[in-house]
Formats: sequence, C-alpha cells, structure tokens
Amino acid sequence: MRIAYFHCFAGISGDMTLGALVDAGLDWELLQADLAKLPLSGYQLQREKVIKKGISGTKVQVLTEEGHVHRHLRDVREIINSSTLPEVVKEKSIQVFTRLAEAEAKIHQTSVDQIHFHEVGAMDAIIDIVGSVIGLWRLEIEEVYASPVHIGTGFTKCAHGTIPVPAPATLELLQGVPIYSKDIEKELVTPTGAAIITTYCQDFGNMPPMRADTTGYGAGEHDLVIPNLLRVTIGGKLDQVGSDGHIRYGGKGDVRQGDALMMEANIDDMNPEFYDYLINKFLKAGAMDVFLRKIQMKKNRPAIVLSLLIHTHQLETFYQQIFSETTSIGVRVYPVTKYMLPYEIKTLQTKLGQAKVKVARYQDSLRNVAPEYEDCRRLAEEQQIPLKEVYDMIKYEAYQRLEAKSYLETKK
Ligand SMILES: O=C([S-])c1cc(C(=O)S)c[n+]([C@@H]2O[C@H](COP(=O)(O)O)[C@@H](O)[C@H]2O)c1
Ligand code: NI
Repeated sequence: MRIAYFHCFAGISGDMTLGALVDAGLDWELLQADLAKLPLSGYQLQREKVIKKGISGTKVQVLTEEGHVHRHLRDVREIINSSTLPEVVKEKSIQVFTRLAEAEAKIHQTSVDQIHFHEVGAMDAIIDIVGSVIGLWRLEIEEVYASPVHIGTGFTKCAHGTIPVPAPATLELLQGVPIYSKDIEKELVTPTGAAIITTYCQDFGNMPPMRADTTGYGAGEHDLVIPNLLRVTIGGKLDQVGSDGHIRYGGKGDVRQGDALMMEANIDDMNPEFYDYLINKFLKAGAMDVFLRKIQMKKNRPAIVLSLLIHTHQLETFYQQIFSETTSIGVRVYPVTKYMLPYEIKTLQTKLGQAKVKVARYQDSLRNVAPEYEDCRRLAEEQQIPLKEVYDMIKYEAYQRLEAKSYLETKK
C-alpha cells in the first residue's frame, strides 16, 4: 500500500501541500492539465525552487486578479461538479470544502448553506485544494498519515480583521488532532491546510513503518527561525516483517495482515452500568475493538469477559486502564493476527442528504458498503423516514455510484 506521511514541523497550508506534492514528483504539466478541467480562468500557476534555512523546496503560487469574492459552499460545489475531473477527485475536494464550511459555520454561528467564504473560497484556495486532491490521486496515495501539527502563535490579519493564531476556523478543524506551539509568532496552519490534512489523515503521530521512496518539501511564505517547509514522504507501508525477515508490503486492495494483542479479563463483581462508560473510554483511547461476553465461572458465578483488541504498543496503556478502571486484578494477553480488507470512509451527497459510508475493497473490486449509523440516524430523524429504509437507500445509492466509477476506472 502506498502511503504519504506529512511532517508538519512548520505547519501546513494549501499551497505548501501542493508544493510538497510537486516537489515529491507530481507531474507539473499533468497537474495544470487537470486543473484546466475546472471552469476557472484568469489565474496563473507558478512554481519555483526556493531555499528555506538551507533546505530546498518547491513554492507553488496561484496568481490571480480576482478581487474580494464571497462564495457559498454551493458555488464551490458547482465549480467542482461542473468540471470534467474524475468523480473521485470531485468528491474528495467537496469533502474538504464541506469540512471548511462546517468549521466556518460553527465559528460565525450560521449554517453550512448560509456561510460565505472570504479568502478560503477564493480562486487560489480552490486551486490549492483541488490541486492537492489531484496530487494525492495522481501519486496513487492510498492512506495519509501526519505528525503532530505546529500551529504558531500570535495574531494575523484577514478579511475578518485581526484574529488570533491559530485562526478560529483552523482550530475548529484541528479538534482532536495533536497540535503544539513553539513561540513562532506566525500563522503556520491555515484553514485550507487544516481542512486538507484532517480530511485525509488516518492518524497523527510518529511516521508509521514505511519504505521511503520519495520526499518532497513544500515552501510556505515566511522566513522563520525554522525552515518554513512542509515535508511529505511517500512510499510503501510496512505491514509486517515475515518469518524470513523480509518486509511485506500490502498491494492496492490486498488483504492487510497485522499483529495485534487481545486482552481479556473475567469480571464478576462490578456494577454492569460501568461497561457502557468503559467501552467508550477504551475506544477513545485507541482500542481497535472492545466487547463483552457472558460466562459462568467456577461455583456457577455469572461473570463478564471484557475483551480489548489493541495494537501491540498499547499494552501498557491498557493494562493500566483495566486495573484502574475495573475491579479486575488480572488480565490475559495473547497475540493475534488480524486480516483486514482495506477500507475508506467516503462522504456522499445522497438524495436524502450527506452521509458517510465505509467502503471495503478486495483486489480492486468493491466488497462491502456500510452506511454510517450516526448519519443514517440523523437523516431518519430529519426526514421522518424509518431508519432501516434510510440505511437501505444510502447503501443502494452508494453501490450504484461506487460501482459505476471505481477508483481505477476513473483514473484512466
Ligand atoms: O475566509 C474566511 S471566512 C476566513 C475565516 C477564518 C477564520 O478562522 S473564521 C480565517 N481566515 C484567514 O484567511 C486567510 C487565508 O486562509 P487560507 O486557508 O485560504 O490560506 C488566513 O489568514 C486565515 O486565517 C479566513
Ligand atoms: Ni471565517
């Protein structure tokens, strides 16, 4: 599986993302040809090699004469949808803009439909976002990972006036993401950059085990005490080391194999109401799965087996949590091998409204489509339609659209 790891040591913006992808080998002519499929004119895309603290990177700039425009999400959607770009690029770009709109709506206390973008809906932002989506698609990136994000500090000036760094929309988009500041008084992360990385990134943390095939540096606009660069490393994800000592890489659509641990504790003396709280707590802490089984123990005592499926590096975290949060004084831990189909979460604009679906593929063919329960529930309540019908309608619509335009077909 081909992955990209973004090292956000000097933050991230739309143009830094595009610059990093170009620097990592995204074909410049192809990118321009793809962007020309958008119904936008009056802009020029420029790239130049620059040096930031001795490290060379690519600076991409969108030169436009567009004045101050206000676009709604529907205007941006219309621009993207009326292009001849592949469906997969359109969907992902709209997903990024929808996240932006949701964050803006929350900050300005209005609705996603009413919010009008200032800078973040301008031509350069559209080119940066759609260009980055094209880049990740053209470079055949299947999963994205990123480091904790350096956000900067201080204040910045924009159409709203003087606002704190990180900008409110940026901070809203970065909820749940590890972020930090090191006294650099600059806006290191823009809403556009935050929307791109949070739409794509599976996990923020250290670089996952990977084979680094190529690296690119995208330059930001500032000269700082640190290199104002975004680094992207692209290569094969290391799934496991085989018994022969060789590293195995999963191919596109291959079943993924991974080492994991199963932790189990038999509990017969705890208030059963606590399980609800604990399951949520363990899942939030990063357990891959948590489940309960009823058993009869010695002396015919009814009890519960609490089972946690976790990553091997989480062992200490979870036995500490089990010992402090439950009445158990012992846990069993055994290694397990997981076999998984690769999946992605897609956000679809369905006839009923927006809904996320989990799409699993096996050897490039669609294997399973599962509508997200919370979205179905929301739509059922909003539209006053039985939940089971909402679920079936979204599943049917997703199958029709995804099967018609599989990832590979649309790429040709
Ligand atoms: O355009 C809008 S509405 C806007 C909102 C906010 C909020 O945080 S709310 C911030 N900004 C600032 O505009 C520039 C450009 O951002 P890009 O993502 O387009 O590069 C930046 O300084 C933002 O903080 C704009
Ligand atoms: Ni705003």
